[in-house]
Amino acid sequence: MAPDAIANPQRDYVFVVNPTGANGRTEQQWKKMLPELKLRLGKDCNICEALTTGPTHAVEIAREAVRNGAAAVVAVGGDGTLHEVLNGFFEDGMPVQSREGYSGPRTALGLIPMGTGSDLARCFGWKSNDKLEAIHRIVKDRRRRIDVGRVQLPDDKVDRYFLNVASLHLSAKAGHIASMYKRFGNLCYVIGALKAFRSHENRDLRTRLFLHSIGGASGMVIIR
Ligand SMILES: Nc1ncnc2c1ncn2[C@@H]1O[C@H](COP(=O)(O)OP(=O)(O)OP(=O)(O)O)[C@@H](O)[C@H]1O
Repeated sequence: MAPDAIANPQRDYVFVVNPTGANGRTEQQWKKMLPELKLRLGKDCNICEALTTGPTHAVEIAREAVRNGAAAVVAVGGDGTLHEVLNGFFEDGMPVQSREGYSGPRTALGLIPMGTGSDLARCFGWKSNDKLEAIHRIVKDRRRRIDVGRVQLPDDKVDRYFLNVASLHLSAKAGHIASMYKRFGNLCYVIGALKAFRSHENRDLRTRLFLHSIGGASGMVIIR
């Protein structure tokens, strides 16, 4: 995508596609659904397709699209891609603003779940990988407000934003290990959990939740 070439930002729908998601199935599925999407949405909107080239690229694409006043930035992939797109909506602890001269509605964050786990889609009760259902949702343009969590880590200068879940220690380790076994599909989460358990020791964790502090010897902390 060439963000500067965006001519009519109010109607730009930017689809951020992770071609490597779900072991490469995301790219295949995206290609299959694109003609139908163009047919249903293309009359009224500009469909801008942006394929990611590696980790964190989705953050940059989403940030530029929000600055350009896109109507929506839609993550096409799994929870990792969604996470990066969400983080593109923020910079230096603040929501990214669209460039001067555009006063239309704020950019919406959308999702076409095509990942291995797709946890947020499950939270909403959406069927993962149902192309027609996903197109229907996007075309209807049904928007809703949703809470966004912010994580500040002492050693990390950049805040991290999350939607469905943030977890510390055991579950985070299990997720990290699972990411190395995505080639096994959903089995990667079983492998991640078993390997994480094997090397697990409680740690003294201190988590500040809003204005409250929780702490002590912990196996894991999950905020949902
Ligand atoms: N072109 C790319 N090459 C390699 N890695 C990429 C590329 N684009 C994005 N990524 C990374 O791939 C990670 C995982 O992608 P994604 O979440 O879409 O799929 P998944 O892991 O199969 O699904 P889930 O997260 O729902 O289990 C992202 O966090 C992102 O950093």
